[in-house]
Amino acid sequence: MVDGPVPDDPQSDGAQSDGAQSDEARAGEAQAAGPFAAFQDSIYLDGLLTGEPPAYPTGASALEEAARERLDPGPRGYVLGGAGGGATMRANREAFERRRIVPRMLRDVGTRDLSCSVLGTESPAPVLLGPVGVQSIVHPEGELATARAAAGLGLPMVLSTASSYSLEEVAAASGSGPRWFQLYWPRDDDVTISLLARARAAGYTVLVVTLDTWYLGWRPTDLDRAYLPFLRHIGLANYLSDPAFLAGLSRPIAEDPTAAIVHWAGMFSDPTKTWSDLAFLRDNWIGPIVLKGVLHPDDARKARDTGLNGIVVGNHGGRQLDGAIGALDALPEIATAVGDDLTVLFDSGVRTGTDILKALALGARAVLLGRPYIYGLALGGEPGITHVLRCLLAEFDLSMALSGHTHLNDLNPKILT
Ligand SMILES: Cc1cc2nc3c(=O)[nH]c(=O)nc-3n(C[C@H](O)[C@H](O)[C@H](O)COP(=O)(O)O)c2cc1C
Ligand SMILES: O=C(O)C(=O)c1ccccc1
Repeated sequence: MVDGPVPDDPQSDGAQSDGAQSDEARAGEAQAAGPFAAFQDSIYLDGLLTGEPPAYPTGASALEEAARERLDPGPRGYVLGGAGGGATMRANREAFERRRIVPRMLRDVGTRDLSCSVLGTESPAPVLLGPVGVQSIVHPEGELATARAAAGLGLPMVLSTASSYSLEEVAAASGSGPRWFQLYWPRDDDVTISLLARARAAGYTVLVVTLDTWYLGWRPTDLDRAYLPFLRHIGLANYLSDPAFLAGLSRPIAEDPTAAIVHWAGMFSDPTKTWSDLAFLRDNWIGPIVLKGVLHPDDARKARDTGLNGIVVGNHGGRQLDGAIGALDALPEIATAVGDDLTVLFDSGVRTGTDILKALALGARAVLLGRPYIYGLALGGEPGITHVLRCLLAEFDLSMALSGHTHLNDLNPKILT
């Protein structure tokens, strides 16, 4: 599975131990309706045949609760927590819940096509696994499990610079799966150039540059525990395997591990960067560049005018600036401003299939998932992630049908109240 080809039919591969195996007839029948809805049937049928419920929860709240119970206090606070008092994290959910879908009837929704192409990357659905660093704090296989689960379903994954495994190790686990690289843009140009060259050589096709995390946000849960994975050498794999980074150390890591962390902390980020610096990335990356963490229409226009290819509208899941607006509330105006010229992606608060539908209706070309797939990773490694992804895709597919839509380009703001 690791190095195998990406299946055309997402039902033909994926979860092994989550009780979700469907026989060929069932998969074939469901394929006629849409490739993902079959997961719902397989859960019911497996329940009938084995008397067993699914191995992991199927709903967003139950999933989060199960992960909350499973994780140790440090990782639990780090993954589930937000910045400040959590106002922006709540605003992200509230912005989804405030919007409602107005379904249409009798429109032949028997066959749906959710496939799309995003910045040259083909995907069976408008869903990517967003960049989440330090994944080994929730499961020892971390980003390797994520890469396998994403590739098994043919969904693109975005690897964080702060991953627990090196970008080459994750590329090997992803095999022929589509992959993008997220950059925490270092202060040191040599390290930046080296990371970009390595990412390109390892088959990452799109660069995602995160703009909202030059400093870590004020995170009381982590501060009260003095919990920061990097201080334990977690999330440094790409740096500790980088010749340009290692060249900056005065002594070998084995002799002075603390000095390596201090060196990392000093070059991890550069808050003095401005729009004009983006030319440097353009010069050193062949391929599309996406700016992540845009909330103002003027910044979206600047991204367009600076020659970037896409943006992620989002607020880092409410982990950075507490009090920032709910991400979905920023989307409509930005999509109207630049949607024809830039690929507008969305993240922050996506928890259900209907959330995906709402974000697409308001102008996103695709969404990035964050915490939900990390909950799957925490609960069951690769099969846990596959389960979460299948649930989201099945619910999205069913929501398309039940609201009267068969193609992504049917979705527009008018289908919502
Ligand atoms: C534990 C954790 C680590 C994250 N690490 C990164 C990262 O390394 N790079 C990045 O751009 N975003 C990172 N993010 C932000 C996500 O990419 C995404 O913007 C956010 O999770 C979306 O919010 P949601 O999870 O509430 O949907 C991280 C998020 C979490 C929860
Ligand atoms: O914790 C985060 O939200 C995050 O983006 C991050 C920042 C630095 C390293 C790893 C993750």
